[in-house]
Amino acid sequence: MVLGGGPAGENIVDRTRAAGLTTALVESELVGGECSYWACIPSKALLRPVLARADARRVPGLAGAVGGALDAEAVFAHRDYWTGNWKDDGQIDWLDSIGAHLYRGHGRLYGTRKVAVTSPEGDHHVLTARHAVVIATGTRAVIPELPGIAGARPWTSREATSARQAPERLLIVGGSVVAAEMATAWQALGTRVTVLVRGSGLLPRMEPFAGELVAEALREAGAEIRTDVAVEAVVRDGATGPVTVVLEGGETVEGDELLMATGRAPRTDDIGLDTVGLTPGDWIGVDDSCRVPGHDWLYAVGDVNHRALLTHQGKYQARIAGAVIAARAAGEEPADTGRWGAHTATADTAALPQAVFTDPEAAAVGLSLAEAQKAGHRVRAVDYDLGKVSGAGLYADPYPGRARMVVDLDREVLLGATFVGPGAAELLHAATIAVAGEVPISRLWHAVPAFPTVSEIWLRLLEAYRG
Ligand SMILES: Cc1cc2nc3c(=O)[nH]c(=O)nc-3n(C[C@H](O)[C@H](O)[C@H](O)COP(=O)(O)OP(=O)(O)OC[C@H]3O[C@@H](n4cnc5c(N)ncnc54)[C@H](O)[C@@H]3O)c2cc1C
Ligand SMILES: NC(=O)c1ccc[n+]([C@@H]2O[C@H](COP(=O)([O-])OP(=O)(O)OC[C@H]3O[C@@H](n4cnc5c(N)ncnc54)[C@H](O)[C@@H]3O)[C@@H](O)[C@H]2O)c1
Repeated sequence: MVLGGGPAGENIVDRTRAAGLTTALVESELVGGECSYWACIPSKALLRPVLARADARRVPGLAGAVGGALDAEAVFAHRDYWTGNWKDDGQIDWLDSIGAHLYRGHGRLYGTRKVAVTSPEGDHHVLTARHAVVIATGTRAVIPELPGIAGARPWTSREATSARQAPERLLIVGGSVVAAEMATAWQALGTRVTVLVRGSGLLPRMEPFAGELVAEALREAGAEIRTDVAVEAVVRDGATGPVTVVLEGGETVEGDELLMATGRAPRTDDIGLDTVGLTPGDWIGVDDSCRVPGHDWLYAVGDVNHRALLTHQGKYQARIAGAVIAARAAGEEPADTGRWGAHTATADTAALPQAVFTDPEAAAVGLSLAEAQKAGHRVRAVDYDLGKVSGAGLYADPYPGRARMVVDLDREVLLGATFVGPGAAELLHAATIAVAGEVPISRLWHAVPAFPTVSEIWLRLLEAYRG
């Protein structure tokens, strides 16, 4: 039994069906989850034309042809297409094709191996799993409790990815990934964006140069990025009037819409956690096989376990947990539980990749320099100006970018790598393979990047390391 049909839930269904188990999915909204309708997919559909135009504007001979405004209607139509117009027919066809059962409705645990489903019509079923129940209910946006916030009707990521009109002025509170990506999208779609960051810069979980380069580009595009500011209250003027944010110290900033990009909370407050001795509203702690300690039949995958709030990582966890459930259902104890074993989600902590679709793109895997030092590794960071690589200069002129690799000096393998630059997201997987494969620097030396590609950054980083 799988509770929640986002990317993590869907992949558990897929893996357990492939192993020959009977699988049922309970979904209260749309099969495909937050990612398909209000997160990854619509945001990237909005951003693709933005980034393609920004890249083209950096190509001599082409720049003049793409100087105009984006066709916002066409961009929204492209986004609507990619969300299936917020219908999940395609996903339902897929569930049918693999013989999985779908229960539409709100699911709650109801004691050991039991799930109660309340259908939209109010019918109530209790289903009992033979082998396992997997919770994959994801997260919702957190809106801080500020004076006036409810009356201000702020946008969350849902409105920011599904809006059909560009507001004249958009205030964004937060400085992390949602804030940076949505500032990039809406500023390019014609909105005047102001980002209010309580920290010292954008993208705080990445190497500092990532946020610096993205902030610089956003400012060049006309957005205002204000750092080290604290929001104290919010006021909306009537039903449709402008919204005013009051900052610490009394200064006010006005906009037409307000996006609170202030993080996520687990959707666990009403899923019956109390019936199995867990606390409603908490993230669900799991071991490296994604099983909930103390409950041999209960698993949690995806955002809800708080290991890594990314679609690809939830899907990876589902593949691992699916293999574990299949092994146990076959009467075997999952044996491959060592580091990088088939029953252990090692990459969550050792090789976690993320691509941020800002202009320039920012992509990182593994540990940043600060994280590696904090973890006690003896490391050296090697930096290189990506714009100095021939392939990058040919790709865009100027090419705003920078790369860093973090080398473990004791084992001479990569612990992490970061690339910032146009198209940099596509540089990431080579680094992910190097980090997950623990490929020695001496062997990377023989992985020759083709000339003249942006990937020659690898050669420059290795040459800089070897001196
Ligand atoms: C704006 C934005 C952009 C993002 N972009 C990216 C990106 O580019 N790349 C990336 O890797 N990640 C991205 N993320 C993160 C990504 O969306 C999440 O990591 C991913 O959606 C998590 O998948 P999940 O299956 O765990 O949960 P979700 O996608 O949240 O799905 C959970 C599902 O469970 C259902 N559900 C919840 N409670 C119940 C219940 N009681 N009964 C039945 N069903 C229930 C929900 O309706 C939902 O369908 C983005 C996030 C945001 C907010
Ligand atoms: N391309 C991608 O991979 C992608 C894109 C978007 C989101 N995501 C994922 O989705 C998750 C959610 O992203 P997010 O950016 O919403 O959350 P986040 O948790 O990454 O960041 C929230 C930010 O809001 C700030 N904040 C919190 N309360 C605040 C307040 N009261 N005032 C001012 N600032 C406040 C925090 O300091 C933090 O920097 C993340 O894990 C992210 O990695 C991934």
